[in-house]
Amino acid sequence: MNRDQYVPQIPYGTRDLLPREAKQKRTVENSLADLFTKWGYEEVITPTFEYLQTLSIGAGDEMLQHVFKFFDKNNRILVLRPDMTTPLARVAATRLKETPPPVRLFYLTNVFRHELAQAGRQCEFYQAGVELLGASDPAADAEVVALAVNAMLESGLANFQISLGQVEFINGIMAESGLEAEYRHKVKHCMVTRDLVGLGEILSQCGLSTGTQKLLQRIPLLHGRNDMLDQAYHLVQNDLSRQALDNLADIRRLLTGYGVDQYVNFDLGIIRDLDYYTGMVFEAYTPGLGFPLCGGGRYDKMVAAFGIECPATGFALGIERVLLALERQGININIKAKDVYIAWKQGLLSKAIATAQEQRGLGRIAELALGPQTRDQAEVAQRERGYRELIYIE
Ligand SMILES: N[C@@H](Cc1c[nH]c[nH+]1)C(=O)O
Repeated sequence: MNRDQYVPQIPYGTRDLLPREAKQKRTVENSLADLFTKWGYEEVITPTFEYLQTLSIGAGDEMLQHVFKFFDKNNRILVLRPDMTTPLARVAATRLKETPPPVRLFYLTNVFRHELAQAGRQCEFYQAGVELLGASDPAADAEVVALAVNAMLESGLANFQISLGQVEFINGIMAESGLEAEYRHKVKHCMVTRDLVGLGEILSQCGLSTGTQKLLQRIPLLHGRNDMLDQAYHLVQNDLSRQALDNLADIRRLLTGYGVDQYVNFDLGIIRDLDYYTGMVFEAYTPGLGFPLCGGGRYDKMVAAFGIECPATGFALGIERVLLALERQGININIKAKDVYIAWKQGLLSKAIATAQEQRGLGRIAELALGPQTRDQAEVAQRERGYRELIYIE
């Protein structure tokens, strides 16, 4: 191909982050890393790709349908990590298995899922998240939800809600009704996609009693505050669903102590699109964005699949989604301003270098001109390059 005609492209679902965006991303990430550290979480870094065989142990089928696969030299299948929960479950069950629980880990990294790309949702995207491993108490879930609220606030967002659900609520109803696995999967899929029409159609095909059909159709509408939990309690008789509601009430009580009550409500239709969850699940929403900014929940079986019993809970926040929400809501985050442009008259470069180093030593952002400039040229350059101040060495 003629080189002049070739327009270089980047792969579907990827993006270049230019300086302004990269700076915003770094600012949000730095503040989240500080926050997670303050709560006693420690950063871990794992390989960008894993063996498909390893990942399949922890990740469910749903996740595996979206992974990017390739081969190593020995023809073993590799996958780009689709999230960090599965790699961290592997780490917890192997290299950290002697560490006394609970283990608190955090990460800030890119993950990869083959999806329909749109604003705030690319195939390569960035997550900041935590995993709290080795604790099954509601206190662990409450900590993770409270930390998610604090992470949203720390990112600069104020107008958001966290919706708490519990996957065992619907599991209890489906088990009691004797619904076949194939239909359970379809029902859950409709709930995840909030496809109420599809849900009605499936329920009418699977031979359930009218009462159970109506109950399952009501689940996506069961959202609200404490009184909704009471209402739901009276809709079900089975133990699993009732324990799920008790568990949510316990978590809610503990959240009051964190002072984050106003950001949290219940939504029993939240079951998340990943199949490893076993208990409490949650998602954070903000007006004007049709997808969650952050999500997570309890996954008590994943680490066990890697070899050791270890209940766990956690969440991940989508960095690009948060940046998009900030932009749409007109919220400016505090990005470090460019402080000073240092220009110099012919022959004075050494003095200018010393000045630049001095300024940087004071913690200021200082850019040094590479060639001599007149004062007029320096003023133009200062403005064009976005510096608040000019030091002209003459
Ligand atoms: N890995 C999940 C979030 C999560 C972290 N821990 C539990 N859930 C996701 O990518 O959405």
